[in-house]
Amino acid sequence: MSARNPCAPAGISGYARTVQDSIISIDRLTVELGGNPVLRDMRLTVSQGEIVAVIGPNGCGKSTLLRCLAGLQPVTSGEVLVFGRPPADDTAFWRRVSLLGDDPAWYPGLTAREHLELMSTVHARPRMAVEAALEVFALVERADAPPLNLSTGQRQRLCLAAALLRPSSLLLLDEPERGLDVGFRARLAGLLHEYTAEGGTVVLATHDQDLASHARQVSPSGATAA
Ligand SMILES: Nc1ncnc2c1ncn2[C@@H]1O[C@H](COP(=O)(O)OP(=O)(O)OP(=O)(O)O)[C@@H](O)[C@H]1O
Repeated sequence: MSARNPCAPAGISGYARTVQDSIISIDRLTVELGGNPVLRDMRLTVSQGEIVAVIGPNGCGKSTLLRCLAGLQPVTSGEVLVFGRPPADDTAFWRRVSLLGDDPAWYPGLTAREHLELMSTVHARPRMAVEAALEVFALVERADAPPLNLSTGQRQRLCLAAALLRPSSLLLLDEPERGLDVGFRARLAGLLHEYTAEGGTVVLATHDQDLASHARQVSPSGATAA
């Protein structure tokens, strides 16, 4: 799906047009951690409706890139724009962006269902009803258990359910396949396609080749993925 803006002013430069029409625009991004360059001069543009898989070996900078997109990682140099602006840790940004990181937090004493009910209550238009989410993410039988009493894969499915239940325009997923069995990994690809069919955009870091095969694949170390 193209996000070309028919209202773009005539004569706008190529780069400015790319930035304007993109959900994500990264230009010459460099990030140093502990004095070492993790990302170097990276460029990437992502259009509305795309699924982009960030792939590569352990330590190549996939999570770092996701954190830059979420505004959680200061950049050393270069530019990161999400929805045309640098990511900002504010309500306006997080109302459009749903992040599945590698360090979920839980509310003590709340069950899996109650975590989803909380998510559903605070967002005006959840993408799915809580009971439907429990079905889709195969959590019905464990709905009354607290997250810490779930298996690793069940906990990951709860994280995914929460990330996909709330309304958003951009989904950032760091290794969503973590702990999932083969059957659910295959279903996950379908859920991501449903999300983009509704107009959303997905960037995921993954080691799962099947999942990546559904996406445009980019590497943090590869120069240009635009
Ligand atoms: N706080 C830090 N200080 C210094 N170096 C760091 C820090 N955090 C991460 N790194 C290094 O930055 C590099 C990129 O890490 P990152 O987590 O982005 O890799 P990744 O591609 O997501 O890896 P994996 O596939 O193992 O999840 C690694 O070499 C890591 O050791």
